[in-house]
Amino acid sequence: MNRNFSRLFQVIRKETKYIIGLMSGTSLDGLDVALCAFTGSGTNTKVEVKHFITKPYTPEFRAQVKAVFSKKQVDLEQVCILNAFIGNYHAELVLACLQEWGMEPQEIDAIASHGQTIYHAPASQHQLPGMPNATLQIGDGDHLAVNTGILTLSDFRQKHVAAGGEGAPLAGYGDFILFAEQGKDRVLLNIGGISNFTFLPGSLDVARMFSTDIGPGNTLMDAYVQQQFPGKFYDADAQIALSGKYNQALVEALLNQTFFQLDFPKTTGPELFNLDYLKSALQQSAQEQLAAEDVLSSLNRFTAISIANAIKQSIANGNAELFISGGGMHNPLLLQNLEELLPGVQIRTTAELGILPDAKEAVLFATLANETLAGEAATFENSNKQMPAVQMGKISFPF
Ligand SMILES: Nc1ncnc2c1ncn2[C@@H]1O[C@H](COP(=O)(O)OP(=O)(O)OP(=O)(O)O)[C@@H](O)[C@H]1O
Ligand SMILES: CC(=O)N[C@H]1[C@@H]2OC[C@@H](O2)[C@@H](O)[C@@H]1O[C@H](C)C(=O)O
Repeated sequence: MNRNFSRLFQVIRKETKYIIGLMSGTSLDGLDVALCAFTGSGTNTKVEVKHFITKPYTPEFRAQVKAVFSKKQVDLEQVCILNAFIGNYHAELVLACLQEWGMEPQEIDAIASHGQTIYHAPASQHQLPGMPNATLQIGDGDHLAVNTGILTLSDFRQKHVAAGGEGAPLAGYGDFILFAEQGKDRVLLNIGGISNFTFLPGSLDVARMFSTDIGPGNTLMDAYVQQQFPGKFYDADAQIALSGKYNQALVEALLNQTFFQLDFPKTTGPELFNLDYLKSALQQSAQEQLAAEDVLSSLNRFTAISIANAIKQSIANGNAELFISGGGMHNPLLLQNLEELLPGVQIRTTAELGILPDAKEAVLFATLANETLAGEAATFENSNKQMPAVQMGKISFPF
């Protein structure tokens, strides 16, 4: 048997698999790298996060990605080059992590790479008759495999689209495998660039579970800070928003969007929630002269309301437990707003379920790779259309 396949079969048979999950989200803050040790698969999965780090991106790299990120018109040559460049760059970052952890590439069984989303176009958004849901992640897996010498699974979202989904959120698969618990309804809320949540019924009935985007998480706040406060990347500890106050008319205009009326599950991205979106809400509410601090405070309030409305809908009839993750949980004003808008709901983090909240999405992709290598799609056989029972990730061999 050739050495690529013999390595693949060796990895498949290993009782404990060491998989590095890589996530680069819509915030473009850096590459999340989680080294996970897996045993079992499906609902028998056990995972231990051995190491986790976010490797921050350089401002130059961010600027390069931003040039093609969620834009309808781009320089195609730049996209082509970035596809290879990001694969190589992520490989370099993985090798740097291994060195910091005192490990060799041979000790790692697989890399699970999300890549970089540069455009997300569900049919509900592009509305082109006869055209499918579509999403595009770049940072090719072959570059990661060849440059690290590690078997790599990548490009997880295409299979989901091919099987009838929107390519996102994929969190539901990992949330069900890692966090579902008999007798306890749970909501797993992630506040990244875009916010999303998974509802896990205590009945463990996969037909009743779902995973959906909510709307903006940090994306609008980040974009506004970067535009108005050059040199700042985000509103660290909500210092700017806390020095202003929210404007009700602007908040209402921001909430006036048909995406919020669509049923769950649904997906979105910065293609909709961007600075043009804010500009038209400012015009609609006649608040173009509002101070930047008040605009940011309004964005914070609007983000919290859209999240709270979605959570309230899903826990309306019960005592679901709420666990949060993602960078937005570090924004104290966002948390304060959420607490006020969700009275009686205890807000806990996934740390209480054994997974560091900042690592959760990287662990998710490692979990998806573990399923493809060791599991059975059968876990999700009776799930709804947005959670097709497929094994995701394309396999790239190092040689
Ligand atoms: N101390 C803090 N104060 C305020 N905001 C913070 C803080 N720390 C992180 N954030 C926010 O979290 C963001 C990063 O979040 P995260 O890494 O979860 O996003 P992501 O993975 O890119 O998103 P997505 O889930 O959409 O792919 C930052 O851009 C910032 O807005
Ligand atoms: C197309 C895409 O990259 N979507 C991301 C994005 O970031 C958050 C939200 O929008 C979610 O739908 C998804 O990522 C997470 C990891 C997911 O698929 O569950």
